[in-house]
Amino acid sequence: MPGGASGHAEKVNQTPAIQLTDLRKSFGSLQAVNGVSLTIQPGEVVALLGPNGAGKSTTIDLALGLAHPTAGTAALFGEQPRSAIEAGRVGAMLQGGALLPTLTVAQSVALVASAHRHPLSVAEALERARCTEIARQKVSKLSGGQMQRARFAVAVVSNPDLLFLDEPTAAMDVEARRTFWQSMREFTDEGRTVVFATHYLDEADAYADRIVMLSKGRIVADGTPNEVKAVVSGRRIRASAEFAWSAAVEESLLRLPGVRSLDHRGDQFTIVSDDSDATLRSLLATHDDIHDIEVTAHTMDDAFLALTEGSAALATSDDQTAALAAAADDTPAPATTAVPETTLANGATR
Ligand SMILES: Nc1ncnc2c1ncn2[C@@H]1O[C@H](COP(=O)(O)OP(=O)(O)OP(=O)(O)O)[C@@H](O)[C@H]1O
Repeated sequence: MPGGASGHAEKVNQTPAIQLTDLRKSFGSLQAVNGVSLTIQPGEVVALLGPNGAGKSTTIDLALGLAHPTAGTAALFGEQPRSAIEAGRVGAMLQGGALLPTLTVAQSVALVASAHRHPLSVAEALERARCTEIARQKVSKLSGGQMQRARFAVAVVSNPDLLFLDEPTAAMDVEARRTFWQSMREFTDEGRTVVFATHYLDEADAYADRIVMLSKGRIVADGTPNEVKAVVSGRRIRASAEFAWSAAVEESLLRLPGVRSLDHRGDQFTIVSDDSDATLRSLLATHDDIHDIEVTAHTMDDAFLALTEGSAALATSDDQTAALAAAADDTPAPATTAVPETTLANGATR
């Protein structure tokens, strides 16, 4: 796959498709982007993940030259973003980007094609975005998912080498998302570079070579999907207990195989385990006074919490690399890095 681990070494001498250097953007006292440095090589497919307000859209706007950075620089293919865009090398599908409601889908695509030197044919762009059958429909009559496909057709008609997509599947149902990513994969299989912002870990996992996770305007993780997922590997076991809590009980539960952390409130307790099967077996063998047991996988919220909670430790790239490497080695995290029970109100699962 383009940009995969083996492809990476071959690409190091190329001019990066994207080079962000200590990029910062403030809105009044708010630091929306707070020192983002990122090099993306041609052919990489990169997912930008992060809770609402993490700075994903602002980072994309800065990379495209649509917003002026408070500090730092952005270059696309070694040039100012504007030059690369004018050369037709960059396409974008942004959250606020609207199409003219009175045009048909085909007319919208043709209008954008006419502004570029080496566009795809309108028919090909429509085909690539699975828009052929809605080509004659007015933009104002499109459903949310159809609108996203039309916007994708508009983004690819310039035949760009680099594509930015800001939450491209936000309004799509499951089938529309699947179709969208199929057409996307055809695009990336040709070795093009794609950066997409999403709230869906499954999309990032399935379609990205690399995940860059942002929190509060900073990069808190940067690695392959497996590396990032490994940080939040394990499962959560919730149950109710009839026994009285004591330090000795806590210690015995923490000593169960696989247990990474323990939290309890009232008679309810939660264990985060790297080996939930082994934990459960031992738990049930040693306690017959436990009921309402529930085992769940970690969610995207957990990923954010696990990665942002250790933000002091992840603040430097060396520490971050070490954290990711440790996770990839399946090294159990110390109990002090326990995933807390609080839930992020970040809409990440929407
Ligand atoms: N034009 C603006 N004026 C003031 N604040 C802004 C502006 N644009 C973004 N912000 C703020 O900057 C922060 C980062 O916003 P941004 O849209 O980049 O986050 P995001 O990660 O894309 O979030 P979401 O997932 O909700 O799209 C937020 O707190 C947002 O309210």
